[in-house]
Amino acid sequence: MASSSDQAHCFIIIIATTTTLLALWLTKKIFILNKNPSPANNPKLRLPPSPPALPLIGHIHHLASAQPLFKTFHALRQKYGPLLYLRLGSYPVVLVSSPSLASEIFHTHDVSFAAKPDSPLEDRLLYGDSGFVTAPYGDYWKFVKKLCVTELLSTRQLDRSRSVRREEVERLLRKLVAKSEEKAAVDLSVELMSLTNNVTCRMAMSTRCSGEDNEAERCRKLVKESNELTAKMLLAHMLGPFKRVGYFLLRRQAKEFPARCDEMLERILMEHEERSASSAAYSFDCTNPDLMDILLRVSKDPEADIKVTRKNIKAFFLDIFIAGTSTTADAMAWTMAEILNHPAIFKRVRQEIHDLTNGSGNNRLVEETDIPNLHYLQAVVKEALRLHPPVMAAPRVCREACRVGGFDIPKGVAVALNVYSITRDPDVWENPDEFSPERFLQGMVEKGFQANGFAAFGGGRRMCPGSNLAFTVICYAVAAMVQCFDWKVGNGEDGVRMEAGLGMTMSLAKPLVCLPLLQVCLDQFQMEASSL
Ligand code: HEM
Repeated sequence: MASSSDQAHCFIIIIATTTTLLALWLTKKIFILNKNPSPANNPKLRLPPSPPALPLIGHIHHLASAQPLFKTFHALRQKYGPLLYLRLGSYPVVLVSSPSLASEIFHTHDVSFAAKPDSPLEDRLLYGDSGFVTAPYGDYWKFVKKLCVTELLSTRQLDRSRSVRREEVERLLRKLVAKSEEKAAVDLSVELMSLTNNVTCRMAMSTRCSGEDNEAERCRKLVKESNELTAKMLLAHMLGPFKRVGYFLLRRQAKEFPARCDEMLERILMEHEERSASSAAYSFDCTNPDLMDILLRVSKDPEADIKVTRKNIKAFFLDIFIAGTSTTADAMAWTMAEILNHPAIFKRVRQEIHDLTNGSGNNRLVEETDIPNLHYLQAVVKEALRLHPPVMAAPRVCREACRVGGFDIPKGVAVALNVYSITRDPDVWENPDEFSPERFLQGMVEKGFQANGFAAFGGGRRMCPGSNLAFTVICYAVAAMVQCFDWKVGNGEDGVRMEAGLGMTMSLAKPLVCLPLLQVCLDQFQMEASSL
């Protein structure tokens, strides 16, 4: 056991080291960094207003709070206005919180804001900016965006992959039927994550990630861990000169997590390579290539205009997986939670489905192709996305100095689009905190869907390319769950608690646990009894 004098000795060493580090950093700031003064020191610039700042840490103390980050951003917007210049340690960030200012970023200055901030996970920790979501704006990003949109997310591809989504939604229903028969509650958050895992993996890489329950849980944890690690690394990144200390503290997690992701992706890549090799050693006549096959072909083609490395491929699929799974699952969970808390809305959604699927005494299970005719259901999903946007802040970087809202935004400054405040702006949305799907049935909203504040999928050229897929999956799965089951929430609680957890994405704070009560005979939906 350490003696008290040892402890005092340690304490003195820590204080001395910290003081030395601070002194070194200050010296560097004064004598070196002053050659590149921060935008805030340039009197010629008219920067957006700033809340009160502290020396060294700038505005970090405004973000240090026990509430979720989106609430902190929202509180800043309400107290100080829709355009704020913040200094987080040594990093300037502009917080944009109104629909009209977001429209300037997404539309007027789309190209100037088409870049993403550097990945806080640094190259050596994960795949850096080799993927899609954080790829610098340029030829590689244009190539992957085009490939992703045409080969995965176009209307034609979504039509072709419809059977995948149907199988996965029916698989979910069978699981819920089994739970209903056992009279056992189900953790819908887990099941919905498993659904989106499988849909994304099967569509993009022809593989099911969540075949077994344990694996589904592993995948869910992987995405959750990725979000948490990103949040922690971002915090470390903000420490400026001390970021290495932050990285050092996170080193074990930051080493283990990418290794596990890499192992999973390597396995899938090798399966694709083996399959291709056994068919015709990368001849270009493979009949039904998925996105991974296509990228592998490009990577092996010496004539290809764009050089695609193995690391690029793994980073791309990890990005698609992380961007597309928890976001869609969270949105579904929020939608179900709102529906369960509003019995009249639940009834109206079910009635709309019933009217469409019960023709001439013939009942059938709702299908994805019914969605365009389920207007009220669509309104419910849009309203849930508006109130609970899973991505609460879309980050961008200013590539060329420009003016937004009459203020200067210097080149290189990061911009955070405060999606939560934008989608609750009282100038655009009447009673913005109320869940009212009816507003989406009135023409007013459709008129200005983008410009007027529906920023759940971002905007401009870096807007989410998966919005159609996500919207379709959410509508389809929610419709099937409402059509087939009545639901009893959790442990006799009075409705679902609509609280969001901490973290980078907006998920329900507590798992959505409910008891499904089968309310229709699934035989009439031609689902095989043997597979129930
Ligand atoms: C409810 C579900 C989803 C939500 C709320 C959502 C939201 C977003 C947002 C806000 C952005 C940033 C946009 C911007 O900066 O303007 C984004 C980017 C992105 N999303 Fe989604 N997303 C969802 C589902 C999906 C799905 C299903 C996929 C693909 C399978 C996907 C793939 C991507 C990709 C690749 C990017 C990066 C695009 C780029 O940097 O050019 N997302 N998403």
